[in-house]
Amino acid sequence: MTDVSITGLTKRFGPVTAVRDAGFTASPGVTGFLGPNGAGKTTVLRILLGLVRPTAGEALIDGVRYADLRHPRRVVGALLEATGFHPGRTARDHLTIAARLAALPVARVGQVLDDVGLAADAHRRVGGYSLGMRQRLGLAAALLGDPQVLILDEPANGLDPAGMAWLRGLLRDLADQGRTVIVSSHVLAEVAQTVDRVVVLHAGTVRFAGTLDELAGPGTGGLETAFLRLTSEPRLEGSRP
Ligand SMILES: Nc1ncnc2c1ncn2[C@@H]1O[C@H](COP(=O)(O)OP(=O)(O)OP(=O)(O)O)[C@@H](O)[C@H]1O
Repeated sequence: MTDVSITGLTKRFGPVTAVRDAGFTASPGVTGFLGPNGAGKTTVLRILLGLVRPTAGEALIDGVRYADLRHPRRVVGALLEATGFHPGRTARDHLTIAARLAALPVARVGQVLDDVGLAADAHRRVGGYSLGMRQRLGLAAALLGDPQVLILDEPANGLDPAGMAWLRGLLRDLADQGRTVIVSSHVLAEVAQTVDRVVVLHAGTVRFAGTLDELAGPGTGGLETAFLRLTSEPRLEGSRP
């Protein structure tokens, strides 16, 4: 069982405080990571992945920082932005190179292409892929190391309705396998159908962390109402210059 724990996390970019004393824990299951544009979600996820250094606080995976994991790609898979694929390379080549670079078995490539429904298009150049297909390729790359933890920043971006339904099933399967999945999204109706737990960030501060039922279960106004209530307050003083 692999937990993600964020404690006292603060990140300042010059005069902008992107994340302010944020804390939450994500355990096996799907945790929806919600917040308005600019709330600080991507910054938290990038800190978790060792891509951004926090000003204060910690982001730990299984008790250690990403940088201190012995085999990070076997523990954590990430989808941040589905860009950066070489347009002239096929999906299979892209994943094969990624596997080699991360010292992962190349035999995983066929498996993850199947998992994300790209097997039939694996020989095509990524430059000709639609946005949804690039998202699937990004997910395939995240799954390469068969990781216990998945960090997915807006994976539903660009997916059509069938793709959204497929993603929902994939996230459920990953959770049922005991993995810890953190997924950011702005599509609340989708989130309401997919996640077990919710973290709501606003102006860099955690406004709610708990189960979906606690926030938006029967007898409440639903997820959108709760989200708007939690994120309607003005930014805290000092979060901007
Ligand atoms: N490298 C950076 N330099 C300066 N400011 C940054 C940097 N990265 C993020 N920020 C600022 O930090 C704040 C939080 O941004 P972040 O991208 O984490 O939000 P987000 O919740 O992911 O937003 P969105 O939903 O729009 O993707 C914003 O004010 C943003 O402009």
